[in-house]
Amino acid sequence: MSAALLYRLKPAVSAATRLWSCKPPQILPTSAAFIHRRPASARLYSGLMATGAPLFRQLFESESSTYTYLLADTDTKEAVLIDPVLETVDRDLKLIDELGLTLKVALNTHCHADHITGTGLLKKKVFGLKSAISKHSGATADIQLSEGDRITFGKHFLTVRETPGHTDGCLTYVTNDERMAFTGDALLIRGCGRTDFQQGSPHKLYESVHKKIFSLPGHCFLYPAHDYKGQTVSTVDEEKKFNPRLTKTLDEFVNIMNNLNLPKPKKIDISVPANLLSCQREECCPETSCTPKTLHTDMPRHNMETQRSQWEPVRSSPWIMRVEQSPASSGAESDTEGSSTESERHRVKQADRDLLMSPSMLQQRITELDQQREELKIELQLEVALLRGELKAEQERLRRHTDQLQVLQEKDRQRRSNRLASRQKERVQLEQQRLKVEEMKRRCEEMEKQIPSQPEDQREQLMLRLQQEKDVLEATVRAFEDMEFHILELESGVEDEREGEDGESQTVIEREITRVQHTCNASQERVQQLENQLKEMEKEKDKALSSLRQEKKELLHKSQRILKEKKPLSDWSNITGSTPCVMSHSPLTIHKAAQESLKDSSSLPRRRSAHRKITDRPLSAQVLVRMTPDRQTSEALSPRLPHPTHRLSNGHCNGLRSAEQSDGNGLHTPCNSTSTSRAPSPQSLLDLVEMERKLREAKAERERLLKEREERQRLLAEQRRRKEQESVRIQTDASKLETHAEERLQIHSTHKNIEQGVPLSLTVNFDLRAHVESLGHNVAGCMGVNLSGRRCGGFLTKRGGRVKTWRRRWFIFDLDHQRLAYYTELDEKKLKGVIYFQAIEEVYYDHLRTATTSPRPSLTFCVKTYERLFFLVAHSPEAMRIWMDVIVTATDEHSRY
Ligand SMILES: N[C@@H](CCC(=O)N[C@@H](CSS)C(=O)NCC(=O)O)C(=O)O
Repeated sequence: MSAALLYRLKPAVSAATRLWSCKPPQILPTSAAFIHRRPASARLYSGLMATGAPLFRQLFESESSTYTYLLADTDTKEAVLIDPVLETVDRDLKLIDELGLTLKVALNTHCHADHITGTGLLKKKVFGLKSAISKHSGATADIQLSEGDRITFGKHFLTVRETPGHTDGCLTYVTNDERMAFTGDALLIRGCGRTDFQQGSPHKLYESVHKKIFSLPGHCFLYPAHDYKGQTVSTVDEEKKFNPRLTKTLDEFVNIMNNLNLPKPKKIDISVPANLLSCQREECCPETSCTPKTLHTDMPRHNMETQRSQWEPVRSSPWIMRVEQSPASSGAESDTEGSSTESERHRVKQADRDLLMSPSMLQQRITELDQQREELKIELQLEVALLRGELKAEQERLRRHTDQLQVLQEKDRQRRSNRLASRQKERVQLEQQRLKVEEMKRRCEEMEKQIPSQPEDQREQLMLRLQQEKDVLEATVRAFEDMEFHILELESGVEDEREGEDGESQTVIEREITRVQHTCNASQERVQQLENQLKEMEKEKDKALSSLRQEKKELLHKSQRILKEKKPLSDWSNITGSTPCVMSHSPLTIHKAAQESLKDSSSLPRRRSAHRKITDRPLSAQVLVRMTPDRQTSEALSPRLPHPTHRLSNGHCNGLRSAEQSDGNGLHTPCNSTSTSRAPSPQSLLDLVEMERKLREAKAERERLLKEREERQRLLAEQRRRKEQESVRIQTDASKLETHAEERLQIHSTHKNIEQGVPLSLTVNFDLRAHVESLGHNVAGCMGVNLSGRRCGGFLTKRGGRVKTWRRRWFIFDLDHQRLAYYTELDEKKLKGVIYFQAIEEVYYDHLRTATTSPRPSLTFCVKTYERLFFLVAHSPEAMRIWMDVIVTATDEHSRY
């Protein structure tokens, strides 16, 4: 099985397969796993490969009327997303997560003019995701596509057909069975993309559609990038018959297209620049493979592997990574994540080393700086565009919440004023009732007064009437009292809990208002935060760019100085016929032989004879050697330069040995004191000492970690031994025989797996909590870390990949899904990123590298994946130790110790 295939299958592989492919990234260039070119003859095979249709979803973004398409292999779960939109990235990711898919590639049919693509944001959120777009689009992306390329997901693939016309970089993606084609804006349902901007050409479009789309089988379903009328799908046959533009002759078509008179897309001015960057490449990561990645995308694909392998040693040794890079490399210097103080310090040291470089190295470094600046600019611009997108989405959310709040408040106001009106009406009625009662009382009193003065025969009748009046009065008084009590009740608020006319209680509305108000406040805060971040980002962008500009300026200056300084040297050597031995103070630097520098520096004055003379001489004379206390270190520091002793043969300088003898402190002394051209500056010597001290510290730290690991290993072995003893004891108990046989099997399989080098996390019966407890952690006593047999959850503060802000995230280490995922909140609704176990290489304490930026330097640790470094901060020392021991179970390395 080829390495490429293995890597592609990784997410679904069994433990055994994983054994074969435990270091896939070292084998494969990033894009090669998903795309390969094929000869035209290979077409014959398409259609035969697929068994069963891929999973397919059509998703819609209503603001720009854009369709996003999700395709996946139902077996391997590998997925691709076509034309994602910035605003709907979270929706798409939620669906992908719900369907248990692994998003591999985000494709664009072209550089859109009406909306910002979601590719950039997706790449930030989905670890390892690759972006792809046409190589003719002018946009940056991990994969630059052209005619005939294939994007593979599981057993399916999409074939690329170039369909220019709407833009130069328009692509149509066709499924391997030619049952579906994703036409982008080349062909819309009963229409087509406009041709009046972005290199649009009606002639090209007409040809593209007729040759590349109408040549597909008639039943082939066509899925466009937009529809403005609610249509979702068409077929080749339908469009051939009914497309009002493309059924016409070429001339008629051109005429139609040139007279569409459509208004410009509203967002064209921000979308196009953002999209030219948004499919951008991998995140830069200084400690891993920033430079190779950058090279990958810029170089022909067949070169990728060679370039990467050149960098492998650098990646495998985190302790010496920063000093190990040769001055000419751009790894550490391109650190967009490192703290500014750190990079500043580094820059100064770098500048010192630059002083000792040859002009050609300086030139190379300057070119690299230019490249870095360009890349950084693109990255930062993208970051700004993404932040703007996020800000806009948040502002939109805030607007919606504010509207909702206003509606609720209006409703509340209405309800209150209705209530007030009805209270007043009731009060008036009560007053009327009161007057009525008083009037009735008065009447009764008058009657009572009249009765004694009435004749005997009428008195009886009057008394009867009086009694009747009194009865009515009594009833009226009762009604009045009831009414009065009811009003008092209403006024004291007892009624509030009762249902209102529209079925909603006042308290419910008030609660709702409070809730929405709360959401509004949170949204407002977030908007404020984003605005600040945006400002900071802009500042950071200017700072980073100006720092690179400054570095370049300094280098240019130094390069001129060096050229000037080298001139007298070469002149001198021409006169004496020998080159002087010059003292160097850098452990990293071995000066190039004189003829090399002459060759490199075209500006140096040279005489024909002088040049010949120098090349006749042995190479050793100008070699500068500075012995470090540890020779191995010295070698490690300058791995790509030839060893100095190879050059030491000239009589002027008696080689390494004599140099060592001549200077007890390890510095080479000049062979001829009069020929010393440059003495080490005290600052550089201090830097050197500092560098050596750091190396020693790093070594000691490594020793300590190894010991710690051994100790852990010992505890683990002890635990295992105890388990075995226990299982033997239990064996004797016949009633529990079955259970324990199973347990033994489990222990056995764990041992077997460990022996075979399978990461612990892959063993089926692995109990994460038991394992962590066996390492001596008090899991129950560690607040904020929720550890079970298969999962570990808790808040960690994570440093952003490009924007170096530290954010609290909810992390889930999940054995069943074989991934470390992080979310905005513990409700696990908003997935922010995923690190698959197979990508994790190492977990280690940060050793205060982020001391100046981390919110808690002493609680900061690193998770190193093959592509980048994640800096994480725990809330307590115990939590940090637990998290490190949890995550390390996902590494291959863990199984070996
Ligand atoms: N009103 C929309 C833009 C509408 C538009 O121009 N659509 C483009 C595709 S997106 S660049 C198009 O080609 N339309 C062809 C047609 O016939 O409608 C906005 O403001 O975003």
